[in-house]
Amino acid sequence: MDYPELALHIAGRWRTQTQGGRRAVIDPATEETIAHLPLAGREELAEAAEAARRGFIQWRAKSALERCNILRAAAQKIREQAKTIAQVLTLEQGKPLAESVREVTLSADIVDFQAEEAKRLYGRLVPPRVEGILSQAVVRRPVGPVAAFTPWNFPANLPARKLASALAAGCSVVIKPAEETPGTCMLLVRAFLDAGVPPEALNMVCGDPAEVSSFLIDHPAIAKVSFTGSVAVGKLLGEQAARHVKRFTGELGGHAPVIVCEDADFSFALKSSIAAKFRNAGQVCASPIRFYIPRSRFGEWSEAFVQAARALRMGPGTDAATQMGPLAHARRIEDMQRFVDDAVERGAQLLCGGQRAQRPGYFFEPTVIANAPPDSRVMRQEPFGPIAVLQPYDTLDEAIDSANALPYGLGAYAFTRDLHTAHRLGEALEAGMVGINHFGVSQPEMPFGGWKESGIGQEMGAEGLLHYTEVKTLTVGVPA
Ligand SMILES: NC(=O)c1ccc[n+]([C@@H]2O[C@H](COP(=O)([O-])OP(=O)(O)OC[C@H]3O[C@@H](n4cnc5c(N)ncnc54)[C@H](O)[C@@H]3O)[C@@H](O)[C@H]2O)c1
Ligand SMILES: O=S(=O)(O)c1ccc(CO)cc1
Repeated sequence: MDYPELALHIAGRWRTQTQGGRRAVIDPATEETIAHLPLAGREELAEAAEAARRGFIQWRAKSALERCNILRAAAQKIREQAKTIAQVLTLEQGKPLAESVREVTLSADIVDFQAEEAKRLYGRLVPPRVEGILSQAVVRRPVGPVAAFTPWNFPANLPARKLASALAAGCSVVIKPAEETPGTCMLLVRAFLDAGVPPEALNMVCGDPAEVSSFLIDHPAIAKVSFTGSVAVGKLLGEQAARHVKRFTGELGGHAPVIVCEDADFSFALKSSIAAKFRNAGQVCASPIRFYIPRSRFGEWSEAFVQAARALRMGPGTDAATQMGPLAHARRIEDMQRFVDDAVERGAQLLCGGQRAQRPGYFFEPTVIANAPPDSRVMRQEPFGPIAVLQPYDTLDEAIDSANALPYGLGAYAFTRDLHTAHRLGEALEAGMVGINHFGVSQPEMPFGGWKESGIGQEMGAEGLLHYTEVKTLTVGVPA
């Protein structure tokens, strides 16, 4: 499989030679270097931000229909190249190739949806309260150049969410993908540019994440910051944006509970749970983490869950038989081990896995922990990896309280066959996305965002576009 020569897109030019040096991009399935990524220096970051200022003026001047047509052409290009882009994604990130192909085609769908929404960015006319007013309108206008920061777990989907909404609204962008997975984003950026987005309106930079984000957020050309990543970093970037009163969207971490009710179809719930838990090796912000199981059926559930976890085929994403790939980088392995050791030291039972796999690559065994005390790290922080925690409960009220106990609220799930219980849980679970009897809460047409510390704002759906706009009250009086 081929991996492309990496370049940054700054002020209308692709650049392979940059002032910030370069870093290796590693295949997480083999630990081998597959490419070198040029890194931007401060002057190049300034060039990108200034270009975004000029690009914004050109791009916002286009009609909504023109923007829609260009973005739909970009979506088509992404779809046509889906296999190639997916291969790059799997090489740099590790997930199974079939998952990468799905991610890339879904990214094209996200771009299509936001492109169409550009034509529906309606305002409204409000009857004036005084005489002599011809029109009193509420309209939405693009917020301005956006600095967008995306992580490595969905190298196509997450840049697509930000690029699609920002560009559809008429904003220009400087995007910084994760340095671990820059190739996929580079191919997406190329598709947008080839489709007709003005070259200065779309910039891609990489570098030291903290230095790049700090520089861009402080730069006067940047009007809005959009970040996906950890709660801790989200708080830092949000604070920095707030100091300039710049707009901020944060898609941060979660710690999703799953309540399996006494009346649930256990075999369906279990099969869906295993697929959702270990997809992308658990590196999904809305991934299920805490499974609350009725005490009377805890043994049965634990046994079947462990059996299914042990049966998962781990391997490189390029192998068609692989069900779970490696973690994205070496630090994740160390972090998984800390989560497991801490839980066991505090009295939890390790039912399976719990260690790095004995093979090259950043593989960590599918891990199941039971009865983790509430103060264990795995019950308080997002493991962001292939670790499931099984907890017994006695009453549904108790399960709901436990599910809502953390300061996060991204995804939450439940399984029941009773319609009343489904509605009750749908209301009671405190999360931006609640899935009853299914885990598919991330869809191009639906808003995706967190409650509590899990984030601020939403991406995708009609709401996604609105976060890239400002509201203007526009009153036109009768000329004197
Ligand atoms: N919400 C998500 O989709 C998501 C994705 C990836 C990681 N994470 C969270 O991050 C945690 C750790 O991941 P990691 O080991 O890669 O750690 P990390 O904090 O170094 O990196 C996480 C992501 O944030 C970016 N980042 C880090 N510091 C930044 C800064 N100051 N400015 C801009 N971007 C910055 C990184 O480039 C990376 O893409 C995970 O446990 C998980 O909770 C969340
Ligand atoms: O693959 S998706 O289900 O659409 C998905 C879910 C969550 C995230 C954010 O981590 C990205 C994509």
